[in-house]
Amino acid sequence: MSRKASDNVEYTLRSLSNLMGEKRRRQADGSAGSGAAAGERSLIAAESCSSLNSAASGGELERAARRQFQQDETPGFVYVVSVFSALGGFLFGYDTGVVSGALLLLKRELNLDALWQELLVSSTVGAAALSALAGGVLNGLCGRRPCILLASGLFTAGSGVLAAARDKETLLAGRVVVGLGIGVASMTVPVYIAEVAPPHLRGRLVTINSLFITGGQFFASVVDGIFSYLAKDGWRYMLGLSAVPAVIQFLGFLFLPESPRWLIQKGQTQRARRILSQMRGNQAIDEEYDSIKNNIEEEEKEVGAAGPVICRMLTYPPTRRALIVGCGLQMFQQLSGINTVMYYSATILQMSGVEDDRLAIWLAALTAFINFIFTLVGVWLVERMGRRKLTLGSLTGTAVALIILASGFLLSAQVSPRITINPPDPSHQNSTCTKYSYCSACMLDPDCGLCYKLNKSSVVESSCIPVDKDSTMKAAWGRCSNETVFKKEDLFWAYNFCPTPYSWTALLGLILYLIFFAPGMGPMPWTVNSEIYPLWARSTGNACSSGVNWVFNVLVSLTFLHTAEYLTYYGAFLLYTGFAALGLVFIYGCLPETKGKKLEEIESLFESRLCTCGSAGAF
Ligand SMILES: O[C@H]1[C@H](O)[C@@H](O)[C@H](O)[C@@H](O)[C@H]1O
Repeated sequence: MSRKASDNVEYTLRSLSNLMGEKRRRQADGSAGSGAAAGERSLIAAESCSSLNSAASGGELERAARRQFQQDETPGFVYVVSVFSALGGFLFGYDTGVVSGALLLLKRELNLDALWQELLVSSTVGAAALSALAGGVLNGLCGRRPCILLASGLFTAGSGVLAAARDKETLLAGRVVVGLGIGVASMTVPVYIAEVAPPHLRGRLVTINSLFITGGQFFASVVDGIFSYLAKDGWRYMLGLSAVPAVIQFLGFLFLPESPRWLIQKGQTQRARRILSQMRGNQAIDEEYDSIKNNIEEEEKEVGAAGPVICRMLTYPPTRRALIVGCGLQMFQQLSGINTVMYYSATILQMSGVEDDRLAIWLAALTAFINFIFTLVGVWLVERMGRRKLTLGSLTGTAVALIILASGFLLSAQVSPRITINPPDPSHQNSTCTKYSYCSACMLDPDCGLCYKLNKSSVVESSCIPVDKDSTMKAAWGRCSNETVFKKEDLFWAYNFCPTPYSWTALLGLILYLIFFAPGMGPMPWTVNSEIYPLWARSTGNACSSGVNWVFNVLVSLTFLHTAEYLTYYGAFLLYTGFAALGLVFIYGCLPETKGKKLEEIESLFESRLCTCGSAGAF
């Protein structure tokens, strides 16, 4: 067939499909008794006579047309909308990632003690947990678009306050405002993208949000590296820069539409239809529109509309099961220790022999880059492998990597250098540091570091000394207290790591961990949560599961040092391995495959007893 002829056929099919869709829509609106029913009916009649009466096999043709255009390219608009919303993910990643570098400078400039440093980090995560939970109500009442606008407004305001802050109290206020933005964005953006995406691309588009999260973390680590050279006010740039994407997102969303599914639920059907058709370009939207509408009506009949949504979710078995799966995934994501691994990547790198602090910052940026690139692999894999296989494969690899990481720490602890010199404390403060006999014990105390010499590759003349309060790169007193002097004398200072020949095992574990975690366990909890709840429960379900993510994020990061103190480093990583193994059992048993399904079809996956997916033989 010539190109022109095939274009003609395509054009005819297209017009026919659109016309049929238009006709059905008008009939539906007419039968629902809409205002201009009479006028519309005559219009339908005229259309039917002139164009469709002759098409005896109209149904066939319509199906053919639909098949044809199902293959059509997805309109660029869906991508634009997804990328603008995913800026929320970028800000989430940036603002959680940037603080570690900013703190290095801040603690010197504003004289922050450990409590204030802790407050500036965890206030954001705590605020995110609260606002993610509150975001559910806001999403349900006001819609997705106002929530995204609110989040970008909060990001902008928060970064402005942070960049201009003159004291630590203002910094704390700014970090809380940013945290409120992160929480709202983290629960709204995946839901919004899932609701506007066509089913065959939903997984990929929602996973782009996770790609933006890790992209934000990577960008933050580069910004930290660059501005770490600017000792005065460098932190203002680090913390203030996020205003740029926030303003872009705010302006973009002034022109971008509300989720059509939310609009249909609120009865704004004409607007919903217009937006849906804009999102689907040249494709017929009637089937999708009808299925969303019917589904909402059925849901209302089945579940009723009385009482708080969370109570209805808990008493209706399919949503209760979906909530357990969603929250469980988010919990196991955090219990696998991702943020500890990211946060301690600089330490792990130092253990492997990188001694310079600044080099460690740049190498930590490399770690963030691996996390980012392998999330991209996830974007590519999600529609090929499906959510279930990807998550199971990812968590299995993560568990193996955790074992290697733990072995690295174990081997290092076993050959931990002996401490040979115990100098008296000149400040007479009776520090605990000088009492340790092995480097491994000295390193588990956050107040101490090791001062030593090297004879070939063995550690000699080592002492455990309190670390300087202003810089972890030198000791508070003694041989290693003056950086320029001790380096000239061939002395070395180790904080947080023991120099051993096995440290590379931990580095290998770290890299493998990120390679396996990033494509699956990183993004899938967010992706799966955006699709497993029916519309009436979607905001609340995502609010709860995001809240669980943030709460476990705080718990794991805050308890790491204490866990390491009681269980040692390798014990802590073995504990995460145990959690990952439990997560594997949970996911194998309970996570159904949602790939390619319409959001409206997914509810039926939770109709049978929980945790029967594994027994159904669906790997
Ligand atoms: O999915 C993200 C991602 O994996 C990030 O790297 C991590 O910091 C977040 O806690 C997680 O929710």
